[in-house]
Amino acid sequence: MDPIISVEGLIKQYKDVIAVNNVSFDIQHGTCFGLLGPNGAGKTTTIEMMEGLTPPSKGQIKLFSKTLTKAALDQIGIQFQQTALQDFLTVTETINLFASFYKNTLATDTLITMCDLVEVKDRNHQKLSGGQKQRLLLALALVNDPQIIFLDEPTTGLDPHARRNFWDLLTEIKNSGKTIIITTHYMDEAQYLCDEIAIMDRGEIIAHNSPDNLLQQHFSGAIIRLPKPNLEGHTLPSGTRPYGDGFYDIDAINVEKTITELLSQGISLDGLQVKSANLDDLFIKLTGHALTGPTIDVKAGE
Ligand SMILES: Nc1ncnc2c1ncn2[C@@H]1O[C@H](COP(=O)(O)OP(=O)(O)OP(=O)(O)O)[C@@H](O)[C@H]1O
Repeated sequence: MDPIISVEGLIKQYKDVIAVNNVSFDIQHGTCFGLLGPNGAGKTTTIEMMEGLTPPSKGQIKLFSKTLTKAALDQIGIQFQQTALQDFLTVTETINLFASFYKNTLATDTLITMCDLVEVKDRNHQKLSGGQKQRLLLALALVNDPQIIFLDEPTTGLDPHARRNFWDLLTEIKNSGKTIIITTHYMDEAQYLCDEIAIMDRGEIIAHNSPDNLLQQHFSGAIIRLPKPNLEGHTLPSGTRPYGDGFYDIDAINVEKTITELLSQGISLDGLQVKSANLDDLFIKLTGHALTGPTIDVKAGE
């Protein structure tokens, strides 16, 4: 089957900033595709081009195997963060208002049930919690029963419980056959939701695959994390990189052997942690800097 979205050689240049630099990928029907990366990586610009909101400087985007047409764009739903909602309307009235803009729509009751808004359906939308507001914005994105849904950092600012609920909701929506494109800073979110991810940094895609495949490609075995002072004055084992300001991570194919080697060099194991790699670790390994926070140096031996 042809991909539902195909992006090739996409470039977006603002005056002196190349926001997106030669990005290409395909997205398959019924999958969740994640664009990940730190602030300014180019995620929003990339999805705004796919949504037809920002024209590319170069490159090609195909939805349903066709270049962006009005008919194709009618089949997408966008969850806007800053949607200006009409004051004093209830949740139900807000959905009805949005539905009036489209010819083909899902029933308001269906959307309310689907997005877990039954308890607040008669509440003024300005009185919703953060999680409820996100679910309303998702319902609005689903109003025209789109095949493709775009979400730009939908869980930023939500508490862990609300984030988890939102993930479950997105999983149900994906299982109903829709294709989801999501941008996020949160690697755990991507790992939970996405079938495929593209990690962006400084406008470029630096890795693209399923989360599991990416982890298998870049890590074999476990990570041993030690406080930095433990390694001061010692030659750093190969496969060592800083983790934040206070730790070193060592890739260990064989944990027992690596620990024996550390001990034989007189390195203290106080505060040692052994963990399996996640996408945060992958991002640091690929870029040398954390997803958020200050840049850190990855060169071992310095
Ligand atoms: N309209 C614009 N004019 C000039 N530069 C822009 C414009 N929009 C985005 N940029 C720049 O393009 C780069 C990518 O921005 P973009 O918003 O796509 O990143 P992002 O990965 O979505 O970041 P965030 O997670 O903070 O939303 C940044 O350097 C940004 O300042």
